[in-house]
Amino acid sequence: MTTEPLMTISGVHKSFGSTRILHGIDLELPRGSRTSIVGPSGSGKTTLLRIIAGFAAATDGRIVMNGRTLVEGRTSVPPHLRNIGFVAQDGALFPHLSVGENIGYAFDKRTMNRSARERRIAELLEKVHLDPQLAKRAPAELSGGQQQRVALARALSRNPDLMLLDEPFSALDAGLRKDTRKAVGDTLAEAGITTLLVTHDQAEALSFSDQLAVMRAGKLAQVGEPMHVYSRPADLETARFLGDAVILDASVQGSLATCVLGQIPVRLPGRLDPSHVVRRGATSADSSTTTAARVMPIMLRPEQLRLAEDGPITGTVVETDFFGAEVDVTIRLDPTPEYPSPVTLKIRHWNVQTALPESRVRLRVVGTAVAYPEG
Ligand SMILES: Nc1ncnc2c1ncn2[C@@H]1O[C@H](COP(=O)(O)OP(=O)(O)OP(=O)(O)O)[C@@H](O)[C@H]1O
Repeated sequence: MTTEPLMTISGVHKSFGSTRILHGIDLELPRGSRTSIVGPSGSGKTTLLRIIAGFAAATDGRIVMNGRTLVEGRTSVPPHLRNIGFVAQDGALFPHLSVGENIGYAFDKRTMNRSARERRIAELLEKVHLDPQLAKRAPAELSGGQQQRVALARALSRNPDLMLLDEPFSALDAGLRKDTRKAVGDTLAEAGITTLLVTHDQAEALSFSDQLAVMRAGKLAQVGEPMHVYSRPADLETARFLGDAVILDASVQGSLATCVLGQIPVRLPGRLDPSHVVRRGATSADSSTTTAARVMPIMLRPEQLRLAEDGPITGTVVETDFFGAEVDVTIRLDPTPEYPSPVTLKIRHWNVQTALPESRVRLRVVGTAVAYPEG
């Protein structure tokens, strides 16, 4: 594996009329990696994917794949000459063709005879973990998850350098969605194909990828390893978007925050550049946070607050929200002389019995918080 990325996207802008939709997107797709772009509806994810595929033109910017320039300003290589696969939200199979005909749609009949085509279709069906017998069926005779795998097999039939997935699991119900996502991810990993997934589902993005890009209002708010972006979001909006966040005001001096939960080690947010985030390390507190004490928000994930019999923080359970394996527990902290105003926060626990409403509980903080000097 070379260190040269498969694709480099630099300064991509897109406007529709006078409305600017993408504002200078920079992103590298490492060879063989899986990247997810996650962001709220309307943030510009699909627009970027369509520009990469060649279905839409950029207003400005550059996209290079394998050393070849695909987009340079408004000039672009047509989609069929890019060697990029695309799986859409609904699979977009041709309803009047059989599964096999869908998969073999792009085969060159001059160079592949019928039996070679049938062999290749069977091979592709096996690759996406489907029974080759399904080749004769009509798409409508398959489940939604099976149809998405056929769409993937069709996209794989051209041996693409890059696979684009545009919310391909969003029409599936929860269980099928998870299984299909895993099957698709495994297939692409086995084939070693660089993949870019667009989704508005945070959990899906975190679990699918090894590089996560958070898009907001046409800009990338942060790019990095999913675990880093989740635990060290670049700003409070990204923190809230990626999952539940406990945000408290704290007095921060150096790498220590003092707040209603006591003293907690803190570090600075991750930045846009992923290599920078990784190099900074997960544990070291940043001496640059501040030397004089300053009040600023700090962020913890709910799972960093644990019920513990000998925990130093005391409170009363106000509400529990049961989700099966997990329970969200809302706790009102006991006022102290330093923090006389009532503070209520939500933690995540696994045992509903030990956190019934009105129970007295003790808490402890695990790990490091992120401090936001800019607020
Ligand atoms: N052809 C078009 N003409 C004008 N505006 C468009 C066009 N296509 C998209 N837009 C606008 O661009 C913005 C970004 O749309 P886009 O589909 O890229 O967002 P998204 O993040 O993929 O959203 P979703 O998750 O809902 O699919 C939206 O405000 C949309 O209305």
